[in-house]
Formats: sequence, structure tokens, C-alpha cells
Amino acid sequence: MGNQFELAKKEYEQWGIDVEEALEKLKNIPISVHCWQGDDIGGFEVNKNELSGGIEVTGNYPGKARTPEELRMDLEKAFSLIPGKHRVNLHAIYAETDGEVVDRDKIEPKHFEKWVKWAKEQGVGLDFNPTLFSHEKAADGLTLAHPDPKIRQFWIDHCIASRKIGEYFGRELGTPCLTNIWIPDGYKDIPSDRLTPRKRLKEALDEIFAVEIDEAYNIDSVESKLFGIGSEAFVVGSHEFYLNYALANNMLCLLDTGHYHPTEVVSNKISSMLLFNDKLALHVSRPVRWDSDHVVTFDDELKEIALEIVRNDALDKVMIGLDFFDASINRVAAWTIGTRNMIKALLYGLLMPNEQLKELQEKGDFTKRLAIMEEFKTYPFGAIWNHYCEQMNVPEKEHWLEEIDQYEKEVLSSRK
Ligand SMILES: C[C@H](O)[C@H](O)[C@@H](O)C(=O)CO
Ligand SMILES: [Mn+2]
Repeated sequence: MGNQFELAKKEYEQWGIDVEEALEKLKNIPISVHCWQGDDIGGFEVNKNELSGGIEVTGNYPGKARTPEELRMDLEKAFSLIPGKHRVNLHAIYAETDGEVVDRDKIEPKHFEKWVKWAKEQGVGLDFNPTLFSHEKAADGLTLAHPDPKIRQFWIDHCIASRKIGEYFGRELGTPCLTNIWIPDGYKDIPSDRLTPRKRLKEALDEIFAVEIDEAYNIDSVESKLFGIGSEAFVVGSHEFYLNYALANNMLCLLDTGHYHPTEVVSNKISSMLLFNDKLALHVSRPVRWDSDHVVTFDDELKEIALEIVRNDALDKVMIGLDFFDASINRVAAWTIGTRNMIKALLYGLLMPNEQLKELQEKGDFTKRLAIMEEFKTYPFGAIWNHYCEQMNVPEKEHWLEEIDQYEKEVLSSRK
């Protein structure tokens, strides 16, 4: 194996690519791993509701986490198979209230103490999301844009409470928490008035962000969407809405790779976003025909996203989070596959002769630009990746599957 790495390294070095430096950089790129892959976005509320908000989890693979302890244990297993130190992204529905019914507008940092204790033990940062779905007050598909001021206020209070929880995470863990607001609000059919709900959303957000939260500990972002199940014709929080809102209010836009038209790609947006914003957040997902949230694969768009982050020197500007949920396969494997792929794509980006390719483009030599890009696709990338896994003490190649099989036999299969 060592010899394969050395040979591969020499090939990259011929292009002036410093492989060791690339691996050092890779070690310091945190990926925010979404907890909700582990339990099909169920959460642990005492008065748990059916999943709503126009998103769907399909499949019934056995072994879903039923308790916070099981979810944390599964995350630990996944982290033991993923190289590097990462983050965990929580939703408000993952609060732990000791059997007490605590409605969403009343959640407090104390309901996340166990998550914080665990994150400290694991050495991971935490990110957060208010949950504006799977709740009786979101049953008609409207929350912050709801015409009823009482319902709107409930969700405004929930978002404010969530930002305070984000601040608590950041303070406790010494790494700022990204608190991301996504709402499902929209209409199934053609609206007769688009402006009024958008005006209400804008005003609700203004109220939420008027509450001062220490930016050293909490970073705010807003996530748009194109359509959802039941909001096919109109979504209040569209891309243009949040693009403008975020820019006008100096906060982060979060781009989810499943939230655009089928041929529209997030990789093509990153450079434009970074010219006008210091930072940007991502939900990396894989839409298959719709916003289906399939497990992220090592496909062309993933590589292009990673390349854009690397070649624009934006590793510390783009906050990379994942957002997929597949209940038709082993959920710990889903995390492992998707997160390893994200890291793999970043390594791929770091091992490209980006400077030379930029020069070729500037010179107008599009023949060589294409030729080199294509040839690099079959450079011995796998040997470098395997070496990185070995160096980071996680199984290389497909060997992590053996651990998943064992975990399934010993742990997951006993969950009914
Ligand atoms: C559960 C997530 O918050 C949710 O998936 C949201 O981020 C989204 O992408 C909705 O389509
Ligand atoms: Mn998302």
C-alpha cells in the first residue's frame, strides 16, 4: 500500500501538487453531519407528530435509532469510519425533555445539555436548526408566513429560542454554531397573491433577527427551496427571496443542492455567492428527479462543488453540511458513504492542477484545459485516498463495510 501511495504521489508532484499539504488541509475541513439520517427525521419529542413539511423519507430498513442514546451511538459508529473530525447538525426535535411536554416555542439550552456533553466527549462541534414542520401549528403548510398572527408568533418564538440554543452550543464547544432556518411555507396551487406571504415572512425574519445573539457563538443562515410535496406551485422562501434577505441583512445564504431546477447546479453558484458574501453554507444532498435527498455519491456535481470551493480558496468560507435521508439502506452506512464521498470530493479538488488549469483558460487554450481535466480523472487518486484513510485510522476502501455488518448484527438488528 505504501508503495502505491509513493508512486501516486510522484505522479501528482510532476504537476507541482503537494500531496502532503493537500492531506493536511483536508484534515481541517469539518463536515456538518446531519443527525436526522439516523432516525428518519423522527426526533424525540414527547408529543411526536408525523413527518410533514413536504419532505419524505422512504424505506423501512431495520435498525432506526429510537432514543437519543441510540442515535449518538450510531453517530459514533459512523464517525469511527469517516476520516477527520467533524460536526453534528441537530434539529430542535432532538431536544431531550425527560418526559415533559415542552412545546417548540419554549425549548431551552438545558434541553440539549446531553448533546453538548456528548459533543465535548467526542470533540465535535454542533450546528442547529429550528424545526418548523411535523407540528400541529404547521399542519396547513404555513409557519412564519401564516396569515394568523398567533401562529406566526409561535414560530417566531421558536426561531428565537433556537438561536439562543445555537449561541449556547457555540459558547460551550468553542466553535460557532450555524443555526439555519428552513420553512416549508407554500401553496399547492397557483397563488393569487405572492407578495403578501413574502412580506409576512420578511417581517417575521426581521423580528427573529432583531434579537441580539453573540455572533462569536452563533451564525445565522436561511435556506430557500423551489418546491415541496404540497407546495408544488409556490414556495414563499424562494431562492431570490433569501438571496436578497441574506445580503441585505448580512447573514448567510444556505444553498441546498436539491432545491433548484433539475439542470441548475449549486457548483455554478458558489463563485457568484462568494463575490458578494464573506461566507456561504451548503446542504449537500442528491436530488434524483426531485428533491429526493438521496445519499451523496461521488458524482460529477459533487466533484465540481468541491473543486469550486478549493479553486476559489474558499475552504474557510463555505460551511459544508449534508442533508440526505434514506431509510431503505443501513442508516449508519448511509452517513458513512455520503460523508466519505464529500471528503473524497474535497481531496479530488485539492489534487487537481487548479492553477495551471486557470492559466490555460486565461490563455484561451481550451483544448489543453479539457485534455488535462479529463486525464486527471484517471490519475491514481484512489491510492492517495486509501493512504489518507489509513493515516486517519479509519478503514480503507470498502473494508468499513465489515464493521457495518458487525454493528448491524450486534446492535441494529435487536432494535424492533
Ligand atoms: C430536515 C432538513 O432541515 C430539511 O431537509 C431542510 O434542510 C430541507 O432541505 C428541506 O427540503
Ligand atoms: Mn436542506
